[in-house]
Amino acid sequence: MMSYSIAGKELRLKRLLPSGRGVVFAFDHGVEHGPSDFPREYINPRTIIGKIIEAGVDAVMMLPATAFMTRDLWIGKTSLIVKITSKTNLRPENERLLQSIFGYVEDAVALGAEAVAATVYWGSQYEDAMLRQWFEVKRLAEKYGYPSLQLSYPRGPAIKNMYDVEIVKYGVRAAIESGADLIKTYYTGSLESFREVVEAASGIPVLMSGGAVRERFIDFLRDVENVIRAGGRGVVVGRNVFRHKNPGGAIRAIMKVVHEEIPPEEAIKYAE
Ligand SMILES: O=P(O)(O)OC[C@H]1O[C@](O)(COP(=O)(O)O)[C@@H](O)[C@@H]1O
Repeated sequence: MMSYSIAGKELRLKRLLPSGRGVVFAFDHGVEHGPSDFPREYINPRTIIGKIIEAGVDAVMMLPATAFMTRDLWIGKTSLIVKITSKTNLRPENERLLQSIFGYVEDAVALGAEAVAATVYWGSQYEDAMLRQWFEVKRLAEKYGYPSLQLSYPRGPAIKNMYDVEIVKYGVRAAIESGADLIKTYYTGSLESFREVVEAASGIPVLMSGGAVRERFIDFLRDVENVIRAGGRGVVVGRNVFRHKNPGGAIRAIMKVVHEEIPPEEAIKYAE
C-alpha cells in the first residue's frame, strides 16, 4: 500500500519553505514567557498578527486556540504552523524543563496547518517524558502527511552553555534521529559554528530560533545572514520582531535577507 502521506509532507514543506527557505513568525510566547513579553499594544494577538501577515511573512506559528481566534487574519494569506506543546513560567523552577500537551495533531489538521511543532529540551531531567510526547506527535503527523518541526532546545542540569556549538549539534543530531522534518534551534554565534550545526542536520532543514532581542536590529539581521550563508533555511522569530518599533518592517527586512540575500545594511531600510 503506497503511503500517500509522503506526498502531503512534501507539499506542506514546499509551502513552508517557498524559496527553499522560509521566515516564520513565532507567537507562542503568551504562554511560554507570559503576556509581559509583549509591548502593551500587542497584548491582543489580533493586533500583531494582522501587522505581520500584512508584511508578507511565509508562516505564523501559534498554539491551536490562538490560531483559531485569529483565523480570519491568516486564512488564505499565510501558512500556519501549530505548536502543540508549551509550558508556563508559573511552574516551580525545577519543573520548567518539561512542556505539556497544548493541543493535538488533529487540531493542526482541522485548522488546515502546514506543520505541527513540538519542543524537546534535550538534557532535561524530563527528557524521557518529552520524547514520549514527541513520538506520539510524530506518529500522528506521519499518518496525516504533516511535517513535524522540532524545537530542539538542549537545556538541563548537565548543560553549562546551551548555545555551545557541540551542545547545539548534539540536539540537532538527536532531532534528526528522532525523525524531525524541520528543526528550529539556537544560533551559535558565528557563521562557521552554525555551518557545523547545519552539517549535523545531514540535509534536514535547520531554522534559527530568533532568541533574545539583540542590542541593535542590524545585529539580528547579520545573524540571519550568517545562518543563511551557513546553509540554514531561515528563521523562526518572535521577540526580535514583536518588540521592534515597526514589526511589519522588521519582517520585511528579514524576508529580504532570507529570500533575496540582500545585505543587512540595505535590508534594514525596510524596517525604518
Ligand atoms: O528560548 P526561550 O527563551 O525559552 O524562548 C522560547 C521561545 O522562543 C521561540 O522558540 C522563538 O521565539 P524568539 O524569536 O522570541 O526566541 C518561541 O517559539 C518560544 O516561545
